[in-house]
Amino acid sequence: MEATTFVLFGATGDLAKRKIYPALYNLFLDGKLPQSFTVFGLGRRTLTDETFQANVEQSLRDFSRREASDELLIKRFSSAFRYNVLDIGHVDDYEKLLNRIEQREAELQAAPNRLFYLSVGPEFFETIAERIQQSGLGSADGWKRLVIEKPFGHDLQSARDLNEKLSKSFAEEEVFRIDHYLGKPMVQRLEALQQENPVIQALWSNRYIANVQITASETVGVEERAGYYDQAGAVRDMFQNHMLQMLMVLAVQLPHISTSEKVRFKKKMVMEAVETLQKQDVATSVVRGQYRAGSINGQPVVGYTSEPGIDASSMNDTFIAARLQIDDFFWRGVPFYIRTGKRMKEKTTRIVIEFKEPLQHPSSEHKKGTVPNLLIFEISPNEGITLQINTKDAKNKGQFKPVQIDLFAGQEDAPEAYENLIFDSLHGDPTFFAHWDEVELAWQWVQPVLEAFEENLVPLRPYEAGSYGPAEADALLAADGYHWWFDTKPETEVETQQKEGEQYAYNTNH
Ligand SMILES: NC(=O)C1=CN([C@@H]2O[C@H](COP(=O)(O)OP(=O)(O)OC[C@H]3O[C@@H](n4cnc5c(N)ncnc54)[C@H](OP(=O)(O)O)[C@@H]3O)[C@@H](O)[C@H]2O)C=CC1
Ligand SMILES: O=C1O[C@H](COP(=O)(O)O)[C@@H](O)[C@H](O)[C@H]1O
Repeated sequence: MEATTFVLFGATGDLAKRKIYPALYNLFLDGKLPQSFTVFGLGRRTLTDETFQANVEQSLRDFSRREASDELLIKRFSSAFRYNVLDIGHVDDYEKLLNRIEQREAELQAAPNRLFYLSVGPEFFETIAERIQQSGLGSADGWKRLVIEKPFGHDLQSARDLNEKLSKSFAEEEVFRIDHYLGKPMVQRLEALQQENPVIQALWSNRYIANVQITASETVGVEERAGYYDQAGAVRDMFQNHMLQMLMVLAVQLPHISTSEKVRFKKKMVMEAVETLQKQDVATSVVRGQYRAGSINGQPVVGYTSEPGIDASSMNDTFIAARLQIDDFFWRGVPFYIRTGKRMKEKTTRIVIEFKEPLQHPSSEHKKGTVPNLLIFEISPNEGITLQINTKDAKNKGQFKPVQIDLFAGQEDAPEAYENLIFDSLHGDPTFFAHWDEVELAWQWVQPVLEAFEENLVPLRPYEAGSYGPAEADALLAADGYHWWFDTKPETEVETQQKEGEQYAYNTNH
């Protein structure tokens, strides 16, 4: 792999400590870092290289998914780290940084390939990109890349403005917009699954699929991020990026051999085909919710407006559910239901594909007990792929019952999203980063929703903490004759299966 200088803005921050250093360490353990590799950590705090290295080492002990007890290995890893004081607003600091980087590259006789990772607040993105260019940091002979964290804009216009400014210093192919859901192994697997398996490919359209349900539910509340979250809400925090990215990845139709350009082009086509909503119609397809007091895992929790830092009159959304339609040859007529929220009953990211029931006939008594075939992708925190089909019940002649077959049970020691994404950015592979076209189209879809929320055209529905969200989110599906799987599954079926000790007890096991 080519020599790389990894320049990390926000090196003293939370994301660096919890995700970036552990990810780099795991890549190092797997031999996936370049031979010639230096990290320049940046922040306003004054730290020596040694103190910085000690902080990095501590973050591995605290947050690495692998045991970080081999002191020799840890030291070898941290010896690649240097620290530079840099205030984002100070032009001189960039020049000093450039000197130091050039010295180090000369010492290692390394090509000046520089990856700039912006792990700082979005208000700094433009300034940093501009200063990188002005200072000469970005005009060496090697390649340069800009890895940028979310949020990418606050609405359609601010996202366009930001992109225009970044594009003055970095070309689109040099910009790697992180959406950590695209780094999750199961999301990455989704693409390959469809591309490499004719059975799945054959089923992947409105001919066989009745509806698709994408859920990302969290048990945590606003945590310590009131300032950010109360301005963002679930719609900006999760829906515009992670949820719409999962929709694109799931619905994309890829030829057998696909380049990264092809994947991103086809994802763009999906997003272009998603039917847009008019502001006044948003309420018919979107449910907005906010959690009230309740209990999570048996512990009482306060409602959103009683959380520290949140105004008692806040109308912010902590839950959103929506029905989307993709108007193209493959998906016309298949509703995609998406929901995400905080303080829900379980922490899970899951996609359920419900198949049509062409053989079902209301009068066929012997079909009693059948339920739709389902294909279930558990994305995180557990991983798995399960197929639900109907079989005959040996004990009850004439009755059918559903069984679930585990097609894939997750991989032990699977890399974390940040490992996958940092590895790809070091290689210059943009497949699992959000292209500007996708980001812009996602904001375009979301914009009328933001406006409808702002103007209170969509009622704010309360839901109890520890529930699956407001009842109106169930009504969204019920209106089409469906229900959410795995929270409204008929109790009796589950109970019966559990009694028989069969593997059907999906909710309990996953
Ligand atoms: N934390 C997380 O889990 C996630 C974070 N993100 C995104 O990642 C980014 C960073 O988040 P996070 O690490 O949580 O933020 P923190 O507030 O923990 O860290 C901010 C970092 O920015 C640096 N910084 C702030 N102001 C300046 C300045 N004027 N000049 C130089 N450096 C400055 C701080 O260093 P110092 O104080 O030393 O100057 C610190 O290292 C944000 O865009 C966030 O949205 C995205 C997903 C998850
Ligand atoms: O980007 C974000 O994602 C997390 C949820 O990520 P996950 O990998 O744990 O599913 C969410 O808590 C946070 O609010 C949001 O900013």
